[in-house]
Amino acid sequence: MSSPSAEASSSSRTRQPNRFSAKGKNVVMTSHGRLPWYSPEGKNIEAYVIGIAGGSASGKTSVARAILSALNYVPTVLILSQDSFYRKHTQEEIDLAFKSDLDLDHPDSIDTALFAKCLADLKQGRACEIPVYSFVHHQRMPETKYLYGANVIIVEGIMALQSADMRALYDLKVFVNCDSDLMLARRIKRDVKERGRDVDGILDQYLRFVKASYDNFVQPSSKHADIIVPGSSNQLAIDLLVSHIKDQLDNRSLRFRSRLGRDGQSRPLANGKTQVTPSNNTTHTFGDTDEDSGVILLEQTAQLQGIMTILRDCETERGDFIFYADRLSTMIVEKALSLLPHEPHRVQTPVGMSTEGTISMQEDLVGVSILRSGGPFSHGLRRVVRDVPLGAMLIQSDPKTGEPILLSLDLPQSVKNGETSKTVRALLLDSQMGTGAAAMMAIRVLLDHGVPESNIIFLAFLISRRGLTTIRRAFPSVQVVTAAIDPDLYEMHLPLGNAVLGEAAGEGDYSITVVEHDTLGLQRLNLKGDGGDSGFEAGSSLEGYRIDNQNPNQVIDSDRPDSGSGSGFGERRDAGQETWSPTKQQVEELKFSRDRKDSMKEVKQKRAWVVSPGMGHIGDRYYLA
Ligand SMILES: Nc1ncnc2c1ncn2[C@@H]1O[C@H](COP(=O)(O)OP(=O)(O)O)[C@@H](O)[C@H]1O
Ligand SMILES: O=c1ccn([C@@H]2O[C@H](COP(=O)(O)O)[C@@H](O)[C@H]2O)c(=O)[nH]1
Repeated sequence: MSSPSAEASSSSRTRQPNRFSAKGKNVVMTSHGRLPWYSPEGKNIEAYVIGIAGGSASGKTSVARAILSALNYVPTVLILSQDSFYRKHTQEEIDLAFKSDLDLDHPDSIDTALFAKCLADLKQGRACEIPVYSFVHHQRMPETKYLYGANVIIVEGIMALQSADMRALYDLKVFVNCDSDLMLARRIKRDVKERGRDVDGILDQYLRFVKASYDNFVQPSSKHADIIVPGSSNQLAIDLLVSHIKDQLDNRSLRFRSRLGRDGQSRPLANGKTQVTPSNNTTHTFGDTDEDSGVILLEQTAQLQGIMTILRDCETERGDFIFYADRLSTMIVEKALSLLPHEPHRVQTPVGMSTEGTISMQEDLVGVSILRSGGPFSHGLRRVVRDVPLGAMLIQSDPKTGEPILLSLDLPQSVKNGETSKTVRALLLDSQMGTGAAAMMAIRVLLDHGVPESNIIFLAFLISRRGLTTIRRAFPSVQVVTAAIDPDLYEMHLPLGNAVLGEAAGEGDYSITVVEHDTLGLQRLNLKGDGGDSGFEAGSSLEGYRIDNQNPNQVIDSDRPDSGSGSGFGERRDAGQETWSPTKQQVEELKFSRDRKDSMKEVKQKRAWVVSPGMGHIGDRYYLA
């Protein structure tokens, strides 16, 4: 163990840059978005919780931050400090604290009940508002801090192992054991620098309260620890701790979008895609099963069918697509609003007559779009309910695994607030539901914030039968309003992004031939070299893929047996018919693709689930020219 003086001189010589803010001890580290934190049945899987106790300045926060850094591959790791849970003090207590006369080291100085409740909420995946405490003012501040979405929670504090209620919530209990002189020396330095204290006050407080508390409460709580970590020269101990935590987390990892998609019958298609349909699906009509009971399918009028035909048609121009998508979203929103409670309302008409009508209860209504596809819906919603608070969730698929990832969250204030969320009625907006994985994630987020399941209405232009089954099983009280239920779902491996993939040629003359148009407007290209000094010989060829910018949502599957004209897949095109000389930009893209070939080896394709007959990628068709 290093002596205080050795540590003091070494720390002043080699000051390490701190990755995390010194202000406030509650640190949230997020990276890479958040993978599902619940089972395929939609039930939350608990966060992994580590409790770290030890004397004041023993190094608890430093150990917690070292673990947090080492877990940088985990989406959200949170350090929850006991400091936030000091009780609210009266003015008299604050005056005593400034005279170092208030005992802030007794277990009763902590609001353990609130601490345990917040931790239990976060562990269960629920959002939580925690208090903010100021060491400079010795007081709880008026503001609170919103926390949500931790996969790993590290709790640290002198009393972290003291209460049985808290201990019951830990998966791993750690005690940081440090020499008392070293702790005192560190505390003096830290409290002068960071907590606005003077040395006399620090020593008075230490001799009156801190030392006694350590001997009577803190040190004895070490008997509950699973692991004792030294308070200095502890890198090896931290490494062992981290490796243990990583093993525990690996055992909990989830992979389930593929399971959602594959639950039904699947059959490989000639073109390498996989068709998935639920086992009971082939002759299914709406209303056949219990799962349809919570689903409101818009009345299939000729007018609606006309709109759907235009939207499904891959030849529809973007301007028309936007117009009819906006129209459809308005119709679906109107239908959803009819599900809200209404109450009688008497009015005077301009001709002086009194008449009885109804008024829709919309005060607690919010709209939350699942981006990007849910974006078009917000126009429809705003048109019908002008001032409705809107939020958004960005949920994308992991290109390698196809798993949904929550990338960002912007919820209306009434949802974030645990008090008001209980009465919120939420319209969850997405243009289509495929496997149901993104819908499930979005519903889970609302439930985690306290919105009742029966107050959630999911709105979509179309949903797949498979997705509907998934959502109805997981969340039977969520209502679904849609214009169509499509029978099929395909798993596809699509080239990633806009860049052309495949090994590209060097400089020189060559032409590109479209070999195949694929769903979502992808083209399989064949490059033919015309010779010259490029080294790309005449007659040699290579293949790649790119998005057809002229027609980004061409929905054509030439390998599909029933994909002729009128099949809902659009017109069949013969392969190899289009040939053109590439533009300068296309040549650059190809070169870029070649240069990145090595780095793209691992993630060349993304997995995607495509609803059929569907409308293609509705977000792309709406937003991209
Ligand atoms: N292993 C260590 N080696 C050197 N200094 C340390 C070590 N751990 C903590 N310290 C220093 O001791 C002081 C108190 O550490 P901190 O982690 O804030 O303690 P606690 O959270 O237990 O009160 C800080 O200034 C920190 O830089
Ligand atoms: O207003 C306050 C509240 C607490 N303290 C002291 O803080 C330590 C615990 O924090 P560590 O970060 O674990 O050191 C405790 O010993 C209290 O005496 C304070 O000085 N003022």
